[in-house]
Amino acid sequence: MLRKLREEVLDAALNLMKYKLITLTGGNVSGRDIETGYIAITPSGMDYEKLLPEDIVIIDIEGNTVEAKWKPSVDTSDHLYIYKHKPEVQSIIHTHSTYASCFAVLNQEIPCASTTLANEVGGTVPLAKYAPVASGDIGPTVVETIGDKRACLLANHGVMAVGPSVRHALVAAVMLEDAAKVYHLAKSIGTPVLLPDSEIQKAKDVFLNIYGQDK
Ligand SMILES: O=C(CO)[C@@H](O)[C@H](O)COP(=O)(O)O
Repeated sequence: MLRKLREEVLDAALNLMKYKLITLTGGNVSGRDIETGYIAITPSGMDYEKLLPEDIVIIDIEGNTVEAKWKPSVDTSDHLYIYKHKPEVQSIIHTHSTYASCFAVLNQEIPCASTTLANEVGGTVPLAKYAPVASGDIGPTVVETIGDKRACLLANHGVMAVGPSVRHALVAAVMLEDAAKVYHLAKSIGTPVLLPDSEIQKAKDVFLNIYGQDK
C-alpha cells in the first residue's frame, strides 16, 4: 500500500546520503498520505541502500502499525507529534548534517545572511531546546520553536526539516546545510552581513509563489 509515498520516502533517504547529510543511519524520513492520514517512515537503524519501498513502515497517526516488516524509526513519536500539531506539514526529515549540527551543539541559531536560507527555510533557523533522543520530547520542542520555518536546529543534536511534500522537506534539509556551510566559512574570514527582514520576506515570497513549475 501507499507505494508512491513509500518510494518518495526511500528516495529522500537515499538523497540524504547522496548530499552527505547523514552518516550511516543517523537520520530519518517520513511522509504523510493526505487521503488516509497514514504516515510512511523509515525503519530504525537500517541501511537505506539495502531498503526496498516495502521496507518503509506504514503507521497511523497514533503510531499503530498499518503495514510493516520492521520497527519504525526511534524518532517516530516526535514525527507523529509534529504531524498532529502542524496540519500543513506533510513530510519530516531528521539529519545530523555537519555544518548545521555545529550551530546546534553551540546552541546557536543560524542567522539569515544568504538568500538561499531565506528562500528555502524562510529566514533565520531557530534553535529548539535540548531534548534527549527517544524521550518523546523532541516533537514538542520542534512545534514550540519552528513557527512557519521549514527547519529548526535541535540543541546538541541536529536538524529537523519539514515541508508540504517529501521533496520540499528534502530541499529544506539540503539547502539549510549549504547555507550553514556558507555562513560558517564566511564567519571564519570576516563578519557576515545579515539580510534585513524585508529582503528575507521578498526572497521567501519568490519561492512560495513564483519559483518552480508548480505555480
Ligand atoms: O538521533 C538519533 C540517535 O542519536 C536518531 O535520529 C538516529 O540517528 C536515527 O534513528 P532511526 O531513525 O534509524 O531509528
